[in-house]
Amino acid sequence: MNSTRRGLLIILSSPSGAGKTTLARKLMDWDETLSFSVSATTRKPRPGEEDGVHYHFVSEAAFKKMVADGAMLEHAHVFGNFYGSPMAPVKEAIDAGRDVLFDVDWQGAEQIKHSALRDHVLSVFVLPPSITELRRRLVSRGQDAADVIQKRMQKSWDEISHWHGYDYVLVNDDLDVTFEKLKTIVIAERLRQAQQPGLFDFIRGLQSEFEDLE
Ligand SMILES: Nc1nc2c(ncn2[C@@H]2O[C@H](COP(=O)(O)OP(=O)(O)O)[C@@H](O)[C@H]2O)c(=O)[nH]1
Ligand SMILES: Nc1ncnc2c1ncn2[C@@H]1O[C@H](COP(=O)(O)OP(=O)(O)O)[C@@H](O)[C@H]1O
Repeated sequence: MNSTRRGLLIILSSPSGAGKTTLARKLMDWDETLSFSVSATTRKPRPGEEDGVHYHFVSEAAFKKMVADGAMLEHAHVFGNFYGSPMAPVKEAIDAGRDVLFDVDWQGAEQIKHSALRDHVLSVFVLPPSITELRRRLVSRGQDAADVIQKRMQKSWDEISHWHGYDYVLVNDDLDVTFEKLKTIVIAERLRQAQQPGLFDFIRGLQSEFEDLE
């Protein structure tokens, strides 16, 4: 068993508006050791979104170059824009034992689950309590024009139809309740045998203590 812990790749996916960004931000506030995978995107920034913090806002040419250079762990075309997760910061974080949080669509989740890092993936799908509420949240977020909201609503079933490929599924009705469940999932995953460095050494210590008793 390896004595240093390799970080988890924690994936959150959902149809647009179900609440994954909100949950991701709460998770980052809860655990400052978590590292957020800042995606590159060709989408325009929304008010309040900072380059390098929420996304790396890049041109299509720059995005395609990153893909051609093999610098992306995964990438996809979503709602008419390109999105991708740069590999280098992810590798750096997990090699240092830090868990990395991803906000990616189902295509990104699939690619990560089939990558060389697949043994370290924890995937969580977030559902809205209803499609009516999904629309209400997209409208009340107040970030997208009516035609963009329409496009996202139309694509929501595509995203939802991939729910079964995830380790966990959460219905995000009450935000606080959902967040508690998400924290519970992360805490439990970190307690898996494979996530506990030094467990073998600890048990060997118990064994020699036990043998000394005889
Ligand atoms: N595959 C992939 N999807 C991403 C990435 N970053 C964001 N997305 C997904 O792209 C979709 C649109 O994201 P965004 O424009 O921020 O809208 P929002 O989900 O409505 O807040 C969502 O499903 C995100 O999870 C990425 O790096 N890779
Ligand atoms: N459980 C919830 N109950 C009510 N509103 C929510 C809940 N979760 C998120 N929201 C709100 O819904 C909107 C969409 O959430 P957001 O996190 O941006 O979704 P996503 O990242 O999945 O597109 C935001 O205005 C957010 O504050």
